[in-house]
Amino acid sequence: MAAQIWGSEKRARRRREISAKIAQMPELHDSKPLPFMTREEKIMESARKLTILTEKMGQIIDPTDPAELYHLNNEVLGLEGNPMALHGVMFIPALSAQASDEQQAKWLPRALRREIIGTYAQTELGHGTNLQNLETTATYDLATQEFVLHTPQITALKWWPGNLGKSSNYAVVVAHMIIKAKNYGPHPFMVQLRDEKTHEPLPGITIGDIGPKMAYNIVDNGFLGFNKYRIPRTNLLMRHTKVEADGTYIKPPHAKINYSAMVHVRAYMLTGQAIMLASALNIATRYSSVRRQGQIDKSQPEVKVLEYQTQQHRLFPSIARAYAFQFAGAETVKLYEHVLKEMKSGNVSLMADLHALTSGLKSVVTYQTGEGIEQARMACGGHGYSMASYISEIYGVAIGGCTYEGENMVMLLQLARYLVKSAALVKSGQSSKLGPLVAYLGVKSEPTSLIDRIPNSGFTEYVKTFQHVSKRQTLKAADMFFGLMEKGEKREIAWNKCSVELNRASRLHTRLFIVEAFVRRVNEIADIRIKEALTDLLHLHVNYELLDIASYALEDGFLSASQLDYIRDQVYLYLGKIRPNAVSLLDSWEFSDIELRSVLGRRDGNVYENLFKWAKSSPLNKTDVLSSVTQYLKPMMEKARL
Ligand SMILES: CCCCC/C=C\C/C=C\C/C=C\C/C=C\CCCC(=O)SCCNC(=O)CCNC(=O)[C@H](O)C(C)(C)COP(=O)(O)OP(=O)(O)OC[C@H]1O[C@@H](n2cnc3c(N)ncnc32)[C@H](O)[C@@H]1OP(=O)(O)O
Ligand SMILES: Cc1cc2nc3c(=O)[nH]c(=O)nc-3n(C[C@H](O)[C@H](O)[C@H](O)COP(=O)(O)OP(=O)(O)OC[C@H]3O[C@@H](n4cnc5c(N)ncnc54)[C@H](O)[C@@H]3O)c2cc1C
Repeated sequence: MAAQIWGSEKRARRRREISAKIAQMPELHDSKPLPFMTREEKIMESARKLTILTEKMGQIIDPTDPAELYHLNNEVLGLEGNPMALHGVMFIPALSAQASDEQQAKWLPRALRREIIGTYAQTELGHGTNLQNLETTATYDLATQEFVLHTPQITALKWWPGNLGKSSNYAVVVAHMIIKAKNYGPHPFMVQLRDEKTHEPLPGITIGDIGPKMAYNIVDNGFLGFNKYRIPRTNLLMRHTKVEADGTYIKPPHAKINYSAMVHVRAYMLTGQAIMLASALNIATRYSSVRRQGQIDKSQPEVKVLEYQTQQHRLFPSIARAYAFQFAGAETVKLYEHVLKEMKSGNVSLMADLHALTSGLKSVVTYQTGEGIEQARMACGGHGYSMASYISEIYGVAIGGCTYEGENMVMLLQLARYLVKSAALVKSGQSSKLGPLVAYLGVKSEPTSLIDRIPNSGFTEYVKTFQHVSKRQTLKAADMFFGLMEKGEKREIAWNKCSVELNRASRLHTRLFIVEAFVRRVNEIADIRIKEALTDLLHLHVNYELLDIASYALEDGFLSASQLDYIRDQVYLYLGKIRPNAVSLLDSWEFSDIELRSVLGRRDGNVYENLFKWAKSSPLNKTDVLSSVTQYLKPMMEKARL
């Protein structure tokens, strides 16, 4: 199963080997539990481990393999981030995709050797989503052939970029490019921020940390201001766009090609989210098979809480989602790598499809991951609320994904643009022009769903039902939009008035893609035992998801009430079938105890003893009487006794 999850036998084996090596290297382990550290201590601890990794990485992993790097990162540095988180996730990808060959030769080897640390500085205090209204300017000075970076007012301060505050000495900075008083819109520039020897900010640069956040606090998200700060013309990333010495602007082959670093993260973060969901579920499911509370049959002993149907219903559909996200994520990364290769050589024809797909997936996956992690936390009862479970930290980090890399509602609306265009093709009889991901919009469906009507139809009737629902909502929302415009409403106003319905279409389309990715994967599996276990999980997935969106299928009578009862029964049937495999389905992800960082989710199940040990190690327990008591509470009580 690990081979299915991680993509191949070899990958699964490599993960095990890497975990085993790390287990033997105490210098790479947390020196004490992270929840007992202050933010400064965590940052220090992370930097300590990071420098050891830079020295020894080659002995543990193949540093050119992103999957091995990611695993090493999760085990050693953990999900709360590290001082170079954005260096690998955005700085290097931005340089790789947007710098010219000559620029890459100058900067990439230095970045890869970690001679310099970089980040991606785009978002500002006043604007994150609406890139067209960013306020930082890069004005071309023809006389010196330099760009002058400037922060005209407080809202133009860069705000949020990871590792910008304290760790990075370089950044890819996005600024509006102005040449001879003409604004060419946001463009990426390579900018040195700090002196390479002293790490002091360079003159003209104001920089710092934005303060503690809901989670992800090892990362120093930062602010940055420029006071007429000059950089050479050749620091504009010039793979696709060029500015010649005389100020001549050569435009890129696609207007949004400079957005590729964002698409990179959107594509890769899906499996990152799947890992966080599976981690939280692993903790909760292991604990649920240790925790005994109450009886189902009063004549019998107390049961493991995992025997309760409500507990299964809380956890198992999310187990199915974690697998589904992992499989959909693997497909998306493959597509991204393909499009990136094409894009580098100037073929931009698939960019729109990739943008639409990743925008939808990013939104649905992060939202459902957050939901699933929070349910996992509550499924642990009181101990879920303790940092000893570590689930609240996983939640805090994962939920950030709903916001970063494009706020979810906004990204759903980006997919909706693509769906509305596709709907227009269908309506004008040009269905043959539809891309493969939306081809179903042009296919006529049966009058009613055939779920439970055709024996042995596998998952086909489920997929058709998802397709019907998604198609109907897309066409309905598009009709509403076109209708408002026909009535004379301005395009943008009409769009806003339909945007809730449009986003519903985007979610349904994305959920269909996720179901189909799961089905595609299960169909490919040769090993009969693995196929059987995943088929059970897929049954749970299609029935649970369909029940969740049933109102869309009921409103036009595509599904009947009796079919809905069948679907509900199937959910309960498969909850029971999955119960014996539940812990194994999560243990198959092979997270080590080092990586999970959870007292509650330990592999050995020795929960109570270790919780007591953990509590005793709390800094508050170093002394029996705290100074808060001697200074305030004791005098208060004494005064009251007088
Ligand atoms: C195994 C290896 C693993 C490796 C590890 C990797 C990942 C690890 C996982 C987790 C990550 C962990 C840590 C990272 C943590 C944090 C990082 C966060 C970093 C950031 O947080 S970094 C800032 C991100 N900040 C945004 O995310 C801003 C969102 N805001 C936008 O993105 C734009 O503002 C938008 C798109 C809303 C509007 O932009 P706009 O105003 O310019 O355009 P407009 O709406 O007018 O659209 C005109 C036409 O452009 C098309 N279009 C747009 N974008 C396109 C694209 N990319 N490609 C192709 N076409 C595109 C449209 O589809 C439309 O097409 P049409 O007209 O045909 O419909
Ligand atoms: C943990 C974390 C890490 C980050 N790392 C980086 C980084 O490394 N580099 C970087 O540059 N940035 C980074 N960011 C910033 C992040 O990319 C932005 O916060 C994000 O893009 C959302 O933009 P915003 O904050 O402007 O939200 P806003 O756009 O102000 O969102 C507020 C509300 O307005 C709604 N809204 C906005 N526009 C529309 C619209 N057109 N239609 C409908 N509704 C709309 C949203 O849906 C939301 O409900 C990070 C953020 C976080 C939380």
